[in-house]
Amino acid sequence: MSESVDQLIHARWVIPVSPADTVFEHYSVAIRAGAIVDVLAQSEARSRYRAAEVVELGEHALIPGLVNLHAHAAMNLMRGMGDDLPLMRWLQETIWPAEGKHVSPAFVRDGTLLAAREMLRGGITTCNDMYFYPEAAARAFDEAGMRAVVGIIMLDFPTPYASDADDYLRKGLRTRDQWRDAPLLGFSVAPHAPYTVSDASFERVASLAAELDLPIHIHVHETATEISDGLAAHGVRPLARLERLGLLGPNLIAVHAVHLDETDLARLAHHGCSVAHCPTSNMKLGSGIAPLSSLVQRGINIGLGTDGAASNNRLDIFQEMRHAALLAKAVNCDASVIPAHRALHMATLGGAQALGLENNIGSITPGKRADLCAVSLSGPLMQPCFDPVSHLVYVCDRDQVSHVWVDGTLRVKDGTALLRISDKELLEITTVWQTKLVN
Ligand SMILES: CSC[C@H]1O[C@@H](n2cnc3c(O)ncnc32)[C@H](O)[C@@H]1O
Ligand SMILES: [Zn+2]
Repeated sequence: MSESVDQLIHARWVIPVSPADTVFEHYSVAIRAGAIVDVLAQSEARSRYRAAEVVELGEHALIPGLVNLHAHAAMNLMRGMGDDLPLMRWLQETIWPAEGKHVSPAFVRDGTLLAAREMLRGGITTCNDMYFYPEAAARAFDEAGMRAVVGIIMLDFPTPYASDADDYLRKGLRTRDQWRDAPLLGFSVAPHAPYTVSDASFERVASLAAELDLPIHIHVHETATEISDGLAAHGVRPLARLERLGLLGPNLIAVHAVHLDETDLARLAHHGCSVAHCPTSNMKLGSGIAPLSSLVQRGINIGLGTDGAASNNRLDIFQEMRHAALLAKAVNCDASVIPAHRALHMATLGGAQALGLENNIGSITPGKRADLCAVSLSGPLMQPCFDPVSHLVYVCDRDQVSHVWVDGTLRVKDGTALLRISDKELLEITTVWQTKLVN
């Protein structure tokens, strides 16, 4: 007697990520009610399960959906603005003035939809986001059917979105209440950075995150200037200041973490913090290169992030995997650091763990939600294929993504994103924003 499931996916390779280094060949994944119920050999799957829908993928690798551990999705509408400037000039001369003038709930909704389309099409199923008007971002992720952790943003200066730290938190918490029952949406507390948030506000962030059991999502130790300015203003390095204020813990996602000395590494490791490594943004803004192999050696959990489209300028986790692995080898003069399977782990389970979602997503494991990404490894550019994990990191481009499932629902099919909004409509909307942004 066969058992009924909703979907049965057959692929040449299934790469579960956990257990580490496992590659199953000619395998299948069975899905019921949005969850993975079985991972087994194709021959067994075909006799054991009767599926409402069968997806025959052939020469594909099926991997967990990718996790973008740091993004500002709405900034897709600013792609290409402020190129070739270092962080503080980029923020102060181009980005913050443009945000002050143009960012609104409509901007955030439209930009986030554009980003969600880009991310889903590139195999990203979860986005850890931080931006103004989180209610508009939540609405857009929900509309796109993408999993997201939306930041309850907070700064200690007024913007058109909020007047002060209290106002940021009040508005963010109201949004969280409104989306309490949305299965794909979660929230974090997102203080922008040590140079924009006061000690008193950081203490509020720490107690709120502890009370509500939320991740803390923060830019930290991004540039050398941030450290020297932080030392001058507070007498200690920014991470030491955050430790003193009670922010360091397993729920802290330290975004960038480029400039780290031995004391910083020890602090991150001691408190079980995670790092969102954003190699492309760090290169483009000339911030530096994070000490990835030192982080790995200390057992610090690492995920990968794109940052926003104005400092990358793609939301492409395949690119981040490749940059993470290659840069680490180059700076260490050691080809053995960050092998391909480690980069894939960072792009999936590492990101999930940082968000506290490791029991739900990040690997192809029975019981987890069916967030999956199928990548075609057929065609001459992929030949020969001795090791699919090597190809995923060193050869593949996001264009090879053919199918993407979020929570068991197909969101990309044969390379086409299945959003409620069409590409034509998205293009019309973005053209209007482009005209506004140049004026
Ligand atoms: C308050 S929403 C987020 C805020 O952060 C700005 N931003 C984007 N990328 C970076 C970065 O790499 N470091 C610091 N700040 C960044 C974004 O423009 C928004 O103002
Ligand atoms: Zn950022």
